[in-house]
Amino acid sequence: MSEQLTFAPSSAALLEPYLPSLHNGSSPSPSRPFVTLTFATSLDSSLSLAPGVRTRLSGPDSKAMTHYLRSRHSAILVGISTLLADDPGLNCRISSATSQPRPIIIDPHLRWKPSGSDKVLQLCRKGQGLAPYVLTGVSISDIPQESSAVLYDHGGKFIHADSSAPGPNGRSRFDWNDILNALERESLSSVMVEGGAQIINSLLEPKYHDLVDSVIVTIAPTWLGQGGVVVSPGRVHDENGVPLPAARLSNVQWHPFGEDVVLCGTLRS
Ligand SMILES: NC(=O)C1=CN([C@@H]2O[C@H](COP(=O)(O)OP(=O)(O)OC[C@H]3O[C@@H](n4cnc5c(N)ncnc54)[C@H](OP(=O)(O)O)[C@@H]3O)[C@@H](O)[C@H]2O)C=CC1
Ligand SMILES: Nc1nc(O)c(N)c(N[C@@H]2O[C@H](COP(=O)(O)O)[C@@H](O)[C@H]2O)n1
Repeated sequence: MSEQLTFAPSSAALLEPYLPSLHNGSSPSPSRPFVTLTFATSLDSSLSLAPGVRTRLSGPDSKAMTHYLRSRHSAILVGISTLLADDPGLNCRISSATSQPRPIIIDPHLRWKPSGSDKVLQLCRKGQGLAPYVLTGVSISDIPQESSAVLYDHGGKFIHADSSAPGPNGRSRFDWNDILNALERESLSSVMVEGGAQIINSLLEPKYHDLVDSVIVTIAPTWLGQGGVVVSPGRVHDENGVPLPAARLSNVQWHPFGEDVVLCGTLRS
């Protein structure tokens, strides 16, 4: 029996100011999707105990909240390391949900070899979720035929995007404008960016703040300890080299959900 979650309308109402409109689902800018940055963190800013270790942070109430968010966005985006580490479902398990988000996998160097045993594809076959769209820097003609076939048979696909922006460790990256343009071309009007840390840290670079429409973070009352996968965007300096805060939220609200607290805010002033 698959998991069935419920989320009270009174709780949903608390989140409404931070969500894409129920009527048109779009962002304040008609040319790109509405972007919600959302993740669960420990008190020491960790998403997981270590790279590759799936770690439960959300309690039952905030987990239901996250699934409600999944019901309110057309797409859910994760980095390739999250997909490989967690084998996530990336579907919405609210019993009354009428739609499922499209999983978007950021895989610039094509590290994923889709297989029918991947959870996201199993759920798709059961009619409980959608197959992923994989954004890659690899040319479509260079993608192994078996990979394309598995994804395509489930209703997913690979999408090529330019990945020449410089990233850490000499690995090339996508520019977030290009990611959002690719989603817009697929008629995806809203996206929740779930993680992991590299994805979030890159989206929190100051040049992308205007692309983020809302931030909804679950904070769990636990310290995971050193060695965790940490959300901490790159250092920002003023013109004299003095360090500045990297980012700060406005329009902040805090809502308790069980033992967790959910922080809502906006990055734009
Ligand atoms: N608590 C929570 O809410 C969540 C927890 N997690 C946890 O996070 C961990 C994974 O996080 P992390 O290791 O940081 O990995 P990510 O999931 O962020 O994936 C990192 C990889 O994604 C690609 N990537 C990231 N940013 C970009 C970009 N801007 N452009 C192009 N490619 C990009 C790179 O691939 P390449 O190296 O191939 O270039 C990079 O190595 C897991 O343990 C997972 O459980 C994940 C999501 C939510
Ligand atoms: N909101 C939230 N709370 C946690 O405690 C988490 N570990 C995560 N992780 C994210 O959710 C994905 C798992 O999704 P499924 O339950 O398998 O559908 C995982 O890959 C992370 O993106 N999120």
